Amino acid sequence: MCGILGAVSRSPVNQLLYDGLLLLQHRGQDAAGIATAMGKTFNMHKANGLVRDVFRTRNMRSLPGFSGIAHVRYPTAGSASNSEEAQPFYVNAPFGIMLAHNGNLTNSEQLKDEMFRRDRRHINTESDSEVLLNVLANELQAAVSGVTLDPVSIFEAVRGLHRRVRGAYACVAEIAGAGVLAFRDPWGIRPLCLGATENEKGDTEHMVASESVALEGLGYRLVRDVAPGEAIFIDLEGTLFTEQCAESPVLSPCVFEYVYFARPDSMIDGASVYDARLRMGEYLAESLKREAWRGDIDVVMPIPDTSRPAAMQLAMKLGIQYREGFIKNRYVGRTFIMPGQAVRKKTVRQKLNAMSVEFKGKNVLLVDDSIVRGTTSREIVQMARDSGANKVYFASAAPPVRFPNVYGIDMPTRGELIAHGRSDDEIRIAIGADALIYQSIEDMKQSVRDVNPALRDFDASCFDGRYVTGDVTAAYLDEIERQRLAEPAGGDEDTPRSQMNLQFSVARD
Ligand SMILES: O=P(O)(O)OC[C@H]1O[C@H](OP(=O)(O)OP(=O)(O)O)[C@H](O)[C@@H]1O
Ligand SMILES: NC(=O)CC[C@H](N)C(=O)O
Ligand SMILES: [Mg+2]
Repeated sequence: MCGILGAVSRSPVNQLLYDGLLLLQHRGQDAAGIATAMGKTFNMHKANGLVRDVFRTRNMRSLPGFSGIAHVRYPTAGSASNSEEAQPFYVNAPFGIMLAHNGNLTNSEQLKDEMFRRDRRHINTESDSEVLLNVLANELQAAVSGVTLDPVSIFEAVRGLHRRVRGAYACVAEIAGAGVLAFRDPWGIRPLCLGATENEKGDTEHMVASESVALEGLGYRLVRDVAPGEAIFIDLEGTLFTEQCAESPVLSPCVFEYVYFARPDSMIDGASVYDARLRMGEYLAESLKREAWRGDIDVVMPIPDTSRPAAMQLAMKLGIQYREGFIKNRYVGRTFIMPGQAVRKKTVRQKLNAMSVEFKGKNVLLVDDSIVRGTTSREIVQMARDSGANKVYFASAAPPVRFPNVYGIDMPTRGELIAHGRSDDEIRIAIGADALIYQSIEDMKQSVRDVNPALRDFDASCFDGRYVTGDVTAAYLDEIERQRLAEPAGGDEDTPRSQMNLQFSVARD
């Protein structure tokens, strides 16, 4: 997942965007970038690393301007170590455009090929986001006559982009001399919301962000979510233009945002993430009541951080004590989104420490929001045993992750998913627990629907194998897998993130 921001203001936006990125850091820890526009001049600074490490005072000084976009990266295409793939991306024609993207394209290789053969455009990295920017540039070139840009032509370009691009994309772009454009794919897979605030003169200023937590933290109010397929354009005067640019948009937000990715204090598509997690805990408690071993549980414990609301509510519903047995080192980032399995495994133990006093002789129910590769659960169950637990039970607030995600989450090949090809009991054995319970797919979806009944459908592909964009075939998934396995031995330690982006070689005739 990545985090994106875009703003047009009457005052410099560099600090605003920096502060916003800090609020979105949980969405990407590998690279960060800010681009601003001063008149027709673009300024940009991007590099690998956490936001606080990427930007020094001198970098901030080099980012003057009253409008801009920003990005934190968690790669799904290309590699985490390639700083050339940090975002925003820039293209100089037409007009000059910079773009930041959250999501993952499922037809980027085909588009890349088209870019070369049809549009004579060069793509210099393995990033699908660079491809996306070039499609936008191409469509803008076709939509505009003359040298004056207007919202009508910009929206026409987004319409053209929707026709060509497949997959998940929530984007912000700055067009030189024009303003900030934001758009969301026709399924609204990745989140994007609009905020507003009043400046000292009483004028309204707008900002778009991946999550409402960034808007609120910056003193903006959440106006609404960007609709699937919709484009929003804020010109340099601050005027807001909006238009539906997709032919038949269907809101199907990624359910994994509610399970794990988003901050609990965000609202996504009208549903509070925190409330959805509480509901997940409640539904899980209902299922647990049917298990014979439920009566043996002495304490319920969350695996910090994300599972806390679900674990708390589950304990409350069961009438069992809730205790914090694992303490999280607040200076270690999220492990799931770190590149490389060895570093993820090592980090679990550096990040979480078990307090023996809470475990000695007790039957503990450990609750996590999800089990993906099983890196966390394997380590944690062992740590609970090492700390003297009698029985170690495990509950997952999400169903088993059995299918790859191709829409912006690095869940690449089926073989890496602990639930793939295993029954629940085989998973239990693999993580070393005495019992294991999973949320059902329907209860997970219903948890979010309870919070916003208007949400009918979701992208839940990693749980149910149904890919809403309709273009993800078994052959596509096989090819991803084949490429992942073909990567150099031990490559996982670096950053083999090409799996989401089929790397068919482009024949240059
Ligand atoms: O089965 P796995 O592959 O280990 O992935 C699942 C785990 O990864 C995440 O935690 P993470 O440490 O990333 O973040 P958190 O502190 O927000 O819970 C998630 O909350 C699970 O604990
Ligand atoms: N997680 C994401 O949103 C990734 C964005 C883009 N596909 C990249 O790899 O950089
Ligand atoms: Mg976790």
